[in-house]
Amino acid sequence: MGYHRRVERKYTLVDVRPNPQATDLAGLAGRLLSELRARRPLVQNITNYVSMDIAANALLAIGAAPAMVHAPEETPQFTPIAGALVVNIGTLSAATAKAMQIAVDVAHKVGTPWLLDPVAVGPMDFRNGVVLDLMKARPAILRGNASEIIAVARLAGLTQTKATPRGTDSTNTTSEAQLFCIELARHFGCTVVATGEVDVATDGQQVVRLANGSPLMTKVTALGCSLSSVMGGFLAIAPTPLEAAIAALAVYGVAGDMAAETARHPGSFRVAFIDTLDAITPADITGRLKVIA
Ligand SMILES: Nc1ncnc2c1ncn2[C@@H]1O[C@H](COP(=O)(O)OP(=O)(O)OP(=O)(O)O)[C@@H](O)[C@H]1O
Ligand SMILES: Cc1ncsc1CCO
Ligand SMILES: [Mg+2]
Repeated sequence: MGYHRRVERKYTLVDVRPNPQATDLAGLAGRLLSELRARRPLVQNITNYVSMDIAANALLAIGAAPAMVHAPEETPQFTPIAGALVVNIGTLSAATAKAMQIAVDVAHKVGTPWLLDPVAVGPMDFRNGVVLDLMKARPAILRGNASEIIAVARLAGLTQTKATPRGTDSTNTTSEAQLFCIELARHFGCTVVATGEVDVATDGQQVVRLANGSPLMTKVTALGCSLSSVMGGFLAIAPTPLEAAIAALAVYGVAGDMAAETARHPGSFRVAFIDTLDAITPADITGRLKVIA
C-alpha cells in the first residue's frame, strides 16, 4: 500500500450512531475508575525520556502499577504478564524502535492489549515508517493530538490533508481530525482518540466528544503522554478499548478541571493534577463531565 494512496470513502458521518447520554458515560467512567483501583493493573510503558517520570506518577496516582520495561531482552517475559502495553515514540531512536517492534509483536501474539502514542509523527520519514510498521501489530488504541492523528491518516493513504504540527504540539483542532479518527478506526480496526480542547474517541461506529480539561494541560510537558499511559491502565481492565478510552478521557479531563481550580501556573498545576488523579471520585465525574452531542 502506497503511503499516499487515496482510498474511496464508502461511509460518511451520517452512519455514526448518536452520542450516548452524558450520565451514561460518567457512570461508565466512574465504574471503571473504581475497578481500576480495585485491580491495580500492571502497565508496561516503552515511552520517551521526557514522560518517564510523570507518566509513572500519573499511573500510580490513578491506582495502576507502572513499569518502564524497555529492553528487548526482557520484553518476551514481561509483556505477557502486563495487563496492557503503552508504546510512545517521543524520543525515538533506531534502538528504541527495535525494542518497540519486538514488544508489540509479543503483545499481538499473546493478546496483551496495547496502545500507540505516535508523538510528532508527520514531518520525519524515519518516525513515519516506524509508526506504519507498529500499526501492523494492531494496537487496540491509537491516541494522539489532532495533528498526529491527521498525519497518521495521511500515512495510511486516507487523506492528502497535511497536518501542521509544531514539534510535539498540535496546531490543528480535533474537529478537523474527527472524520480521520473514524476512517482510521475502520481502516485499522482499532479505537482512535484525538485530544485537544475537545477530545474525540471512536471505534469507527460510535463517536464520543468530551470537553473537560484546562489549557494549563498544554503548558506541562508530557501530560498527553501520561494520558496515554493512564489509558493503558483502563485498557487493561475495561470490556472494550472504546470504553477504556472514554473512561481515561473523562477521568483525566475532569481532573484537569479540578486541578485548575487550585493552581494557576504550570509548576503548581503539575503537582495539583497528580494529587487530583489520586483524589478524584466517581461522583466528581458525574458532577462535572461535559459531553458534546
Ligand atoms: N486547549 C485545551 N483545553 C483543555 N484541555 C486541553 C487543551 N489542550 C489539551 N487538553 C487536554 O490535555 C490533555 C493532553 O492532550 P494534548 O492534546 O495536549 O496531548 P499531546 O499533544 O499529546 O501532549 P504531549 O505531547 O505534550 O504529551 C488531554 O486530556 C486534553 O483533553
Ligand atoms: C517535548 C518532547 N520531545 C519529545 S517527546 C516530548 C514530550 C511531549 O510529547
Ligand atoms: Mg503527545
